[in-house]
Amino acid sequence: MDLSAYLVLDPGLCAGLGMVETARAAVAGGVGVVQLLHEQAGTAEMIEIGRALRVALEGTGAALVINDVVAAAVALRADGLHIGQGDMAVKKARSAIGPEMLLGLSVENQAHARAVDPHVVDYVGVSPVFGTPTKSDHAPPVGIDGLRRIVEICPVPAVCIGGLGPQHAGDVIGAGAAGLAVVSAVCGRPDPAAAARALGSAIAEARK
Ligand SMILES: Cc1ncc(COP(=O)(O)OP(=O)(O)O)c(N)n1
Ligand SMILES: Cc1ncsc1CCOP(=O)(O)O
Ligand SMILES: [Mg+2]
Repeated sequence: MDLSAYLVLDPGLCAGLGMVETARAAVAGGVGVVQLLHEQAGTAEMIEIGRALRVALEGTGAALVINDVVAAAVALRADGLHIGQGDMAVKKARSAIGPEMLLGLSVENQAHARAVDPHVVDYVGVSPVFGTPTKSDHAPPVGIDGLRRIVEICPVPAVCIGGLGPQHAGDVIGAGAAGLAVVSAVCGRPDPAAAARALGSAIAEARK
């Protein structure tokens, strides 16, 4: 899974174009992972939207990750499941999804990072780097220095999320992150493909 540019879909912000078309455009613009996040959807709706996303992503090489809803991730045979600290125990999630599906875990501080078991968790989402109106119940922002310290501790690759856009690529890649996860930098933008391309170019520049 290429974590460099990681799109988290938000149904509200994607209302204009829709989540599937936003994902299609973002992947055309270079996004490597699409996470389906839909707080209001039950399992059946997650599966329905997930199926449409699967079709849209087919043949692109982009990965489909399901947020929180383990039964939907299993039913879809998704590439990954992402859970947070308050969602479910990581070992329980791992036994539900089996050994192949990738498991992402949100980490919000150094203690969370220290507790990551690399035999169970494949990547972490350091959350949030900056405050963001996109997620109302987020933990205190860790900032770039906090991100650096968390990345140093984490035994698995770290993407980071929260208030991020192309303008932050230099700082977060410099802090050791494997990639940037974004919602509003792509969702709801007039041209999500161009927004994704701008993110990818900034990441490539940051890695030079
Ligand atoms: C890549 C990535 N990182 C962090 C999160 C946040 O997950 P969580 O803390 O469980 O909050 P919800 O997104 O489920 O509301 C994420 N979704 N993706
Ligand atoms: C899902 C999520 N988890 C932590 S912050 C966040 C939202 C990030 O949204 P944005 O990229 O618009 O700041
Ligand atoms: Mg969650």
